[in-house]
Amino acid sequence: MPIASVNPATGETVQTFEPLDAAGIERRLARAEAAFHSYRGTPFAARAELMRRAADLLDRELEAVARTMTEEMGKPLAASRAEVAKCGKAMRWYADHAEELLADEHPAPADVADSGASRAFVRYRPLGPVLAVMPWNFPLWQVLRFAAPALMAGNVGLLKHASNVPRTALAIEELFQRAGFPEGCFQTLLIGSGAVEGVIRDRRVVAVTLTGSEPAGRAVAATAADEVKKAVLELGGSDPFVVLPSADLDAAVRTAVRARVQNNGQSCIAAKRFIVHTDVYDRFTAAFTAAMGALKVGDPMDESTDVGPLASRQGRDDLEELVEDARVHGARVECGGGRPEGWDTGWFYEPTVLTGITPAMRIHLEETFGPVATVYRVADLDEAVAVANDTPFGLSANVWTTDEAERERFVRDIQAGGVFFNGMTASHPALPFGGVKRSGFGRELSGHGIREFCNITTVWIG
Ligand SMILES: O=CCCC(=O)O
Repeated sequence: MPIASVNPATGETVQTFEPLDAAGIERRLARAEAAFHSYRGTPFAARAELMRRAADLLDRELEAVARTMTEEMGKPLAASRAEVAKCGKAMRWYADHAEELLADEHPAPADVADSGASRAFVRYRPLGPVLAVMPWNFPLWQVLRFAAPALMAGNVGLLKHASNVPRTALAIEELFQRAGFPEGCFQTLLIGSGAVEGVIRDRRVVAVTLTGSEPAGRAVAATAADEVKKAVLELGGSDPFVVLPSADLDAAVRTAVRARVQNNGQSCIAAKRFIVHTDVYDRFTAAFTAAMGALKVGDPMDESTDVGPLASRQGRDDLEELVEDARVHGARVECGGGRPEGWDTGWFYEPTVLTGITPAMRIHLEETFGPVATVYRVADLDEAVAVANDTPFGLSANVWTTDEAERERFVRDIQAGGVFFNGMTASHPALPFGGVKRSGFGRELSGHGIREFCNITTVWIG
């Protein structure tokens, strides 16, 4: 795919970029290595000051950055603004907490003595230049939630962003430069995916983190494994949204709609499979279908738009195929199910609700990356848990119930990296984020995220 900023609402190419040649990549890798040698020794307070300055700049330029994102990948402008604000918050959170999260750890005195030491402790030291391979769906947030902890830990970052968000990628590099981070601390590599393997194999790159598709994750992790380098993967998700009889049904319906269509339906943690107890199935499905069908699809720059275009023609075509396959195999289309009238220029798709899903349909196991919901009827709690877990993915889950025993059942048995009760899954700087099964491994955010790219060093003194 060429590196190009194409407006998904119009199909118009806004700007194209020449990928870096071998010499350009080499210059940036050399700069990253040199930067790490000095930056790793900077005190936390100095890093925090730079990070806060970058967050202040971002706050001041929120509107411009938000408009660039909407123009590059089509999310409604209000969602872009919220994303920029969330990044500033996470940057400040790590500026405030990194030192305490990475403080030396002291084992119990009896254990120290038992190891034969007079003193022993654990120190979290930075690793070096880390490559981040990032997706277009949250073009700022996905990068900043890597960059803020990585830079606060004393690492330096190299970004290979998705090829359709180059303007956002360059804006992030400039942001850190203008905040005063030393040259080479954070660099964008405008490269195609074919050049990623060489960068991972370069001796100066010590680790890689990827958020994106399963095939991309598999390729990146395989190269990293071959080089014996650390990898963190945050891949797809097909999160269940379980509604049990004790749920506040109005609130569940309102949240279900937001959880499905956030980011035009293109979020790994969007709720995708709605699993509803038979006692409330009819009421939930009717209200959910009505609310999905009433959403306004249109220009993402228009403040009244609920759902903008999908980010690419390929994404829209893939979604269309999944729905078609379900329809052919007997699914009922409760609302939507096609391209909206009057929006022929961009890559729009109607908010869609499908029922009557069976395992014969591709959509039963594949991720729907767009505003398409599947609804399942279940007879009891056991079946709800079984259907929720009947997916190759394991990112997060949403469960609506006020019954403590039902909650405990999900905490015990759900195969996912998170479970959110009576609400929708959302990332937060203080809470770990990541999955199990084909959703990947490792964690981002919180103390777990910042420690992923540290050399956990044992210090033993005899
Ligand atoms: O696409 C997944 C990330 C979404 C988020 O962190 O809010």
